[in-house]
Amino acid sequence: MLHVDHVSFRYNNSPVLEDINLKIEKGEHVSIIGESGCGKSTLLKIIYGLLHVEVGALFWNDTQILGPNFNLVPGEPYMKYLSQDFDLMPFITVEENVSQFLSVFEPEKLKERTQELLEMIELTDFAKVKVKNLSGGQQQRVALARVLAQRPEVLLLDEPFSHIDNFRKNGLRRNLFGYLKKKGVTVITATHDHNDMLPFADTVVVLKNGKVIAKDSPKNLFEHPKDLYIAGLFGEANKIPINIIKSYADTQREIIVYAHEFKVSQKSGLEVEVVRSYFKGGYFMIEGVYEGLPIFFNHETALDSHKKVFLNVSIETINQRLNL
Ligand SMILES: Nc1ncnc2c1ncn2[C@@H]1O[C@H](COP(=O)(O)OP(=O)(O)OP(=O)(O)O)[C@@H](O)[C@H]1O
Repeated sequence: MLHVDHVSFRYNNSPVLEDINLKIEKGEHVSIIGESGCGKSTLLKIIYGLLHVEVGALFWNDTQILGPNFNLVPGEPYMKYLSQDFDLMPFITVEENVSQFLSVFEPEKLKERTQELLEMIELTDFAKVKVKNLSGGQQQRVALARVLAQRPEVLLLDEPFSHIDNFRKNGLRRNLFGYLKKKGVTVITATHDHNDMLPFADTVVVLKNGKVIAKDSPKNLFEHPKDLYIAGLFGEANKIPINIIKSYADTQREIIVYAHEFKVSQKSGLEVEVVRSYFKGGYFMIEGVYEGLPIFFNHETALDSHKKVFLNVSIETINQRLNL
């Protein structure tokens, strides 16, 4: 188990992380999610032992992770950290980069394993190409294979798909996270893309201004977002007093409603005026307004500006949000 035990951290004078306390089981896949600058990369660097921690401590099983003031070479041998800069050897080929850490005493195994990793990153056709001649996204895929070749017990991934186009991203996510689960690798991924996390993570840790504000399964977090910050990590969301959606409700409480949870009716419901429609591919996101309150909802077609429509939210959704 990895234990981040009440860690606080500051660069110079500015506090970045405050009292982070996390327990991560062996083989667990944890996503650290939050807006840019909330401290995700800093937390990964601390776990890897790249930054010196003065407040709190970190442990892998019962061994303390001591950090740069105690280790000559930064980083722990059982962990690998894939940072935003890829740490590749530009003048050698893709397969040489990937196989560099494999044993040369078992040439058959080396070949097989290199092939397996190249297949996973879908770069077998580029095996003999020098890394310096690859695109940024291709280099990021090689960097992934290179850390995996080192068979880490704990893998720290900082925005692992940031340079990779959408066309490849989905397949690569499935390949990589499926592979890591099968091998029982403990994975901690920093991301702000919910697609990296919703289908794959066991646990999601939400950071805001350097503090953990939620820790839960992706499903629970999605279904019971306790504020707009958390809901906003998953998509467009609204915070709305219940009694404007259900006039009989005798509470002023506000609930989070995702844009996709509104149903449009021509007859009854919350009357909103359409401001603008945004094409989103398979649907339109409509910006509407109710007594000065902006409301975002989805609809199959664009709606004319100034048109009046009625919005409804199912009682199941309301109950789900009330039972936080
Ligand atoms: N070496 C540094 N020296 C001083 N401040 C730093 C340093 N590195 C990061 N920071 C600051 O610490 C805060 C957290 O940065 P960090 O890179 O951990 O955030 P992040 O959540 O990973 O952001 P992003 O999603 O944009 O990568 C930011 O305010 C950043 O400006």
